[in-house]
Amino acid sequence: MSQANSRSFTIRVPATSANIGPGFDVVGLSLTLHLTVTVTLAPPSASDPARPPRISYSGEGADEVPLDAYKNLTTRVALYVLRCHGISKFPGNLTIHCANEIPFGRGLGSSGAAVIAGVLLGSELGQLNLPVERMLDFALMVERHPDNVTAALVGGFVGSYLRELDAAATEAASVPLSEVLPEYPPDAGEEWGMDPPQPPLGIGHYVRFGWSQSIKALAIIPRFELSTAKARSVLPQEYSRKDLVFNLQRLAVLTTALARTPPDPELIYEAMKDRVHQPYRKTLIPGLPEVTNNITPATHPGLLGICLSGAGPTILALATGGFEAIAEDARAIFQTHGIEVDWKILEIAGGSVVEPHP
Ligand SMILES: Nc1ncnc2c1ncn2[C@@H]1O[C@H](COP(=O)(O)OP(=O)(O)OP(=O)(O)O)[C@@H](O)[C@H]1O
Ligand SMILES: N[C@@H](CCO)C(=O)O
Repeated sequence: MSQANSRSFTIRVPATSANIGPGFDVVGLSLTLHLTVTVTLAPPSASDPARPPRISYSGEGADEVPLDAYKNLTTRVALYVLRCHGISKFPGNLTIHCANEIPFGRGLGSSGAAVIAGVLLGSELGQLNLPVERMLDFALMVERHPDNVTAALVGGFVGSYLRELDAAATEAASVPLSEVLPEYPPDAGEEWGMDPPQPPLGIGHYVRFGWSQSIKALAIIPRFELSTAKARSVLPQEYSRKDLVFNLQRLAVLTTALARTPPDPELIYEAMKDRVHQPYRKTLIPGLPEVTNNITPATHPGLLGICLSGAGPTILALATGGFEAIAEDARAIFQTHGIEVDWKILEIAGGSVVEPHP
């Protein structure tokens, strides 16, 4: 990489809501909250050519996010992308500021956004010009369900699947995260011993569904964090045919129903029900079944459907109006469980962008 000139650019990645009820690990929706990463790359200084990147952070998560480039998710992912292209270190004199609107651990795709920002950062720093499909491969080596990262990268209402890999590619894609993203720099004067695990080609595939412009997303955000790992640990390994068919039927209807104008509340409310993840997660999110069962299109005109956003605890209500009544009634239910919430009306966002500064 040429480091002769200074350059700076901004990466903007949207929040995402995964699952939308029945589409567990399949569908994602990009939303208008953003992680914005401003990057400045100056020529290495003569006095300290190897200085580590300087990271600063504002907004959501600022009090808990690591600012060490070998611990921060975004910079670790960027370094992984660089190492896979024969660049073993961050460039010297790299300064990064993250301004984040996406709350951590709430089911709004904060980690997916951090991973996509990292892939874009690596691609830009290495001037790699990676195509979208290859960027997705890198993201899927880190976050192994495609719903959030795909929607964050390409934007919109998106469905995705992971290609079935042959034995060698399965092994390449199944290495532990610690090997993909080591948390420490190599010792002084040394390089990392082993080549980083390269992502197999074409792991993820996606399609963008239509979306009726009349539909907005209301995010009702409880004031506590729930890690995706914990919310996945309560899910069973096996499901009954009845429950799988229940979800498949609804997902097939939902992906088209949300594209129709005017949207049909009766069809959508039922199509956003789920039996694969929400019933098991209610133990971690007190009030979840009451909110999804008691707030309906009949009681709340304007509501289309209501579900857990991603792994939770945020509730996603899709609606054409009546947002305040939906949010305040959800708030009242959560309050009976001692949980406070915030709420936001969001639009569907475009995909991630990298903007060079003039
Ligand atoms: N901008 C960021 N920079 C660095 N690390 C981040 C950033 N955003 C999220 N993370 C890391 O990801 C963790 C949250 O990830 P997790 O998968 O548990 O929840 P989520 O992505 O917010 O929710 P979901 O996957 O259900 O939508 C944070 O605790 C933090 O470690
Ligand atoms: N599909 C994922 C999204 C959270 O990242 C889940 O529900 O666990």
